[in-house]
Amino acid sequence: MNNRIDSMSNIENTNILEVKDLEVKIKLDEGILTPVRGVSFNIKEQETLGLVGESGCGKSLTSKAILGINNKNCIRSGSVMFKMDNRCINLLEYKRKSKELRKIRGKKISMIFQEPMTSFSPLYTVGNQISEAVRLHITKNKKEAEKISIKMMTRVGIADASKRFNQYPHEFSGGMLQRALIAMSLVCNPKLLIADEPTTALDVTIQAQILELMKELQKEFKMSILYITHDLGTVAKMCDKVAVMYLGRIVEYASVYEIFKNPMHPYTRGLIGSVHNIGASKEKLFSIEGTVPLAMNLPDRCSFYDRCTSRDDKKCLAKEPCLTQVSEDHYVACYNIDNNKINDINK
Ligand SMILES: Nc1ncnc2c1ncn2[C@@H]1O[C@H](COP(=O)(O)OP(=O)(O)OP(=O)(O)O)[C@@H](O)[C@H]1O
Repeated sequence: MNNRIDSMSNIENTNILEVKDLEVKIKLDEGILTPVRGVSFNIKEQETLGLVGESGCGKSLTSKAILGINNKNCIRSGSVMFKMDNRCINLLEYKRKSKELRKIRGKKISMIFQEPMTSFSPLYTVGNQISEAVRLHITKNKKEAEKISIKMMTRVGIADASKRFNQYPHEFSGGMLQRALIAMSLVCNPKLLIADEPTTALDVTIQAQILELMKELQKEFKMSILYITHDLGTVAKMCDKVAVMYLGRIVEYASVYEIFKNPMHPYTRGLIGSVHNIGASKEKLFSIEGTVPLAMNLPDRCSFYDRCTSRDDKKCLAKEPCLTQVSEDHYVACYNIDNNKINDINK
């Protein structure tokens, strides 16, 4: 059986992406690192899912694994079902450099990275790099590709786009270059945009404008977004659902409303606390003690144990908790969630 192309029945009707048990292993001289350990989530059409967590918890490797753009030493397993053209394919079944994946990248699924300066080559004009995607996926005609690119550059708010088309990346400001990067990602009208910390390198006012622009374009192009960030503040603005990631696993998964109203995992509560408490305490800013450990030779116990303020030695040291459903759209991987809180939600 060809398990690359499956019938639509393998993916829920409104989902555009279904990631199941995604694992990424990296062979190092010291041993095998498993920075992504059985991640599962779905994204519906036109929905935005936020993938949130501190630096090093595996967000970028998860998104790169979806598109097959990890380093060569990363071994991926699990499944990534993507719906396109009335069929459903498992992206993990294709080789990284396969013709099929190249057709999907940039055309059906696009990605924006946090640092626009490293996404553009300094050697070519910005316009040349935007229209390259058009020439690859839409038309071979250079003039027509230029016209489509300039239209998109204008749409993302780049004034005097025909002139800007012939300029080099160093002639753009950070915010303008991020707009150009958005133009490059959306010029082929993808169905899914993976935005990895798209505004981290920008100052706060420009950040707000770029996020607003992404939301407008999402509506216009009827696109879904996987929004990767460590910043819960922007999640509230951008996302419909949130998956909180810790040490390569999703520890809480819920609607954005639920995450902020009823955060259940101590890690999620810590992340929210570190946003909400800014300015509230006169003594010191709230932070979660410690850092994300390395995902190598992990003992079978709760991976958040060492940093958790509500740990229970008997339960938490025995086994790593699974993601468990606590209400219709809320899943948590923790033994110590407050049962009263669950009853409240389920009422
Ligand atoms: N090619 C690699 N070789 C070795 N370790 C790697 C490699 N790529 C990532 N890692 C490690 O895997 C872990 C997860 O990395 P990843 O980049 O996915 O984290 P992240 O959550 O996206 O963090 P950030 O927000 O800082 O990008 C980190 O500990 C990182 O150092």
